[in-house]
Amino acid sequence: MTSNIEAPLRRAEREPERTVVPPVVVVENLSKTYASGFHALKNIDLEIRRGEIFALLGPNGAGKTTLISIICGLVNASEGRVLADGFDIVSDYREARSRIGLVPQELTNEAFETVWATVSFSRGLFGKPPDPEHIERVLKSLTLWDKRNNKLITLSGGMKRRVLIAKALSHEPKILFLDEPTAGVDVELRREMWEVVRRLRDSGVTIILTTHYIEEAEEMADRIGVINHGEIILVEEKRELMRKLGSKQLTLHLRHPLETVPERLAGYRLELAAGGKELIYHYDANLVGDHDEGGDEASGIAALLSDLDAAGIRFKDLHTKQSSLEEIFVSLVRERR
Ligand SMILES: Nc1ncnc2c1ncn2[C@@H]1O[C@H](COP(=O)(O)OP(=O)(O)OP(=O)(O)O)[C@@H](O)[C@H]1O
Repeated sequence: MTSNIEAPLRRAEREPERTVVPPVVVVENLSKTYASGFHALKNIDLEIRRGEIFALLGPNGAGKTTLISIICGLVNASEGRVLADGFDIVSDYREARSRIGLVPQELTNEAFETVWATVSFSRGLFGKPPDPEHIERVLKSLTLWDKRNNKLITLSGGMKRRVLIAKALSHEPKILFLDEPTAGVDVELRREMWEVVRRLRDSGVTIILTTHYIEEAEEMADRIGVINHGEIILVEEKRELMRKLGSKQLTLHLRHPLETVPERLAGYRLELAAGGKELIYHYDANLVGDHDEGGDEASGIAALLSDLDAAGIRFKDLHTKQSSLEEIFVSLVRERR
């Protein structure tokens, strides 16, 4: 016989309690009004999960730098509070700040110092005792070890950027902010930086980056936050965002150009392009899963193709395209203008 007391115990045994990991950064009701009276941030609420790569996207002047600067203790908030790894950035400033590394956008290195001296000095600024082994690990992980005795002035742009990251990691922060990490760098260097950032995330550091390159967020981020006019308008898993807001399009390259879309096809979302040589069909990306065998039925493609055939419209070629994060972002920001 099973007693009433045993039942819940059994359940507890079967389902070990899941440990809820608290967010590594908590931003609550944060606002900033600059002395000029400009309201740069409006009631921001945001939580950053431990170990994620979070990309903060927004047009110029949206408030990205203001938000990061407040979390890093460089600018004072007008209202609200921020916890970094559980420490209030105002009342527990030292503890909070020691958890955070900031890689600024500008290269402000001391040109005639060596890599080793620059990075070691940064650690000292946080009141941490010297730890040559840690500095060695950081330099090796960023492939700067061979350059440790070089003066910064002799390094390439990519190496200088890596020195900035090494400086930000010198005091062993858990949270790393990267402000536009690949602004103005070439494609090869951008890929190299992405690799570096991924390795850092894999080593347990939470990464928050701002970027103007949507491709960068698409490539790197686990979650995306969009900020516009000082307000967070959306926070979402990247995959979910692309699935929810993405649309698909099918382009048919016609054998004979059309002047107008025939009346009998009026029920489809069609448009003509390339002087009538292309017929573009828009459909909902949600209707078609990656491995959805009935996808062309759900999307209406099968019916469209048969109606095109009946209308005597022939095509040479066709291709499909999913809307990019960039298109999603532009339409989101435009909607809120
Ligand atoms: N010290 C300041 N005094 C007054 N206004 C400021 C100050 N700093 C920034 N602002 C204004 O606050 C707004 C947000 O600026 P912020 O630098 O945070 O934007 P951002 O999203 O980082 O832009 P960008 O992508 O161009 O770097 C802008 O309109 C800016 O002009």
